[in-house]
Amino acid sequence: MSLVKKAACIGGGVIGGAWVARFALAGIDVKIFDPHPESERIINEVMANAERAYAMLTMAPLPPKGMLTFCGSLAEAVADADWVQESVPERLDLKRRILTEIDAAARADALIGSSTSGLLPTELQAQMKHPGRMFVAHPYNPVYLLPLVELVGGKATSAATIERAQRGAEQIGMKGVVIAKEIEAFVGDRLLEALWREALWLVHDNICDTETLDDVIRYSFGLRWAQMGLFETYRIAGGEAGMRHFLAQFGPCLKWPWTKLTDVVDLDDALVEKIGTQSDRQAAGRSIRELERIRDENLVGIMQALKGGNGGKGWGAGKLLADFETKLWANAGGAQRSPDLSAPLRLVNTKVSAAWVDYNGHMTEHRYLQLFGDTSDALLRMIGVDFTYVEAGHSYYTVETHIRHLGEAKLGQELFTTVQIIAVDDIRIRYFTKIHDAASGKVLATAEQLMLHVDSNAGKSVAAPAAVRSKLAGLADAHAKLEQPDGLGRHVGQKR
Ligand SMILES: NC(=O)C1=CN([C@@H]2O[C@H](COP(=O)(O)OP(=O)(O)OC[C@H]3O[C@@H](n4cnc5c(N)ncnc54)[C@H](O)[C@@H]3O)[C@@H](O)[C@H]2O)C=CC1
Ligand SMILES: C[N+](C)(C)CC(=O)CC(=O)[O-]
Repeated sequence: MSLVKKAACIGGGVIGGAWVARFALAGIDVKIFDPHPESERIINEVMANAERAYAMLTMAPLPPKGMLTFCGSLAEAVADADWVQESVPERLDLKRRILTEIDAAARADALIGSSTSGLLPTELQAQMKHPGRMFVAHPYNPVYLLPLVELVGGKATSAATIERAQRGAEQIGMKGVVIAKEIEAFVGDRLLEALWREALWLVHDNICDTETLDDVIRYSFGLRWAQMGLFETYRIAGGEAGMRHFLAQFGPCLKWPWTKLTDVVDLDDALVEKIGTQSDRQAAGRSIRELERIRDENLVGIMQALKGGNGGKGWGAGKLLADFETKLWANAGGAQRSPDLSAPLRLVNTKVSAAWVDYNGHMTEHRYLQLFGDTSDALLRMIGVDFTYVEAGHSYYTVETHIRHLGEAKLGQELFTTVQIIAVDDIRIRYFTKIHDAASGKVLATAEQLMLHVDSNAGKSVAAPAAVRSKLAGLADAHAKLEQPDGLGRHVGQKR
């Protein structure tokens, strides 16, 4: 049973808009209140970017998108919400007033989260009548892709609230990390501010410009941080002796010290202009929305790579994504309960993600195989071979594949797949899959494949159970009436 069915977002700027996308793409209806005259346009643009990113991020069946409602008042927006997320500008007086208004209008059991980057929850909840349900839910930009949310309770926040917030975060694919004690800027922004302050000094002192500084991060430790963070990275840097050796070797420089962390650079007009000019040069005319799309493509690529990490089990944010997808597949049940049998089965809809494109500027070979594999998985789920079935010790393994490439698929192109069953027996399924361009229906690639039913523990093929065979037989009988697909039985080098 889902904890959050309805959400309300108060404030729909950079962060509020992305919270809207995070909730809506997890199937949750969202009501929004933001007095900005262009709030609806801005949020719709963020939604478009988020949907584009999700289409590249996962092939798991997302739930139907939640409905967005733009409300004329805060009270209307929060009235029936299970989770209210406040994302108004970072001012204590404003946030306190808004949270007090939410407190008065929300349901008694609603969770009330604040996106504040650094204000203490105890101070934020000071004027609320029911502060036990209020907490900080500090996300990272873009909220719809970066899965971390720091959960911080104030003095009045109940333990049950934090526990429910963690469950709610999990429902929307996020990792809710509970911060043990409230402290200004929590954990992430403490670290980021330290780095930011030092970076401003380096630019101020003409040690480097903004582009050089960003290069230093993105070509080196930025890559390390995405997958292992700080402590585990430094443990490895200590060599075989690990963390203790690392501390012994690099501990003393902390006292020299190397940094200027205690001084605050004066952000006077000259420095603001200098950084602004260097940053404009770096952006090379790209708009913020363009930069957001590039950022999103890169983040998707990183998360997909991490999903394949740790020997395919997934690592860090990639493991979280894999676990979320497992739930999405499980919730989707046997997709297409009564499929249309008068045509090949339409099984997977997707878009070509940036991570799938090669140096020729089109979808690279192994992604075709991935898409054929995902289609096989969808077919198997349809005949009852789902996660529970596989965990119980049986599955189907692919033993033969013949792929033909007939057209190109470019970045962002929408695709769908269809499957025709060619022949089945107690053990085998021979089937023919096509990848189509979604706009024209044109066939871009085909695969003829053979799968065997196996006892995974014994590592050998065995007859499938009667229930699976009967579902397969129904599909095979219906598909026997269809015309044989063009290219069936072809082999490499065959004359056309
Ligand atoms: N921008 C960032 O990178 C991050 C920001 N945050 C936090 O999120 C919160 C919002 O920041 P941003 O989205 O960046 O700011 P923003 O300026 O982009 O958005 C604030 C929104 O609040 C709206 N607003 C102002 N008064 C309002 C009211 N009375 N009722 C409803 N809406 C109102 C504005 O019209 C605007 O759309 C802040 O607390 C910030 O610290 C958290 C994580 C990252
Ligand atoms: C700059 N910031 C303090 C608003 C940043 C954050 O709060 C988190 C982020 O996304 O970097």
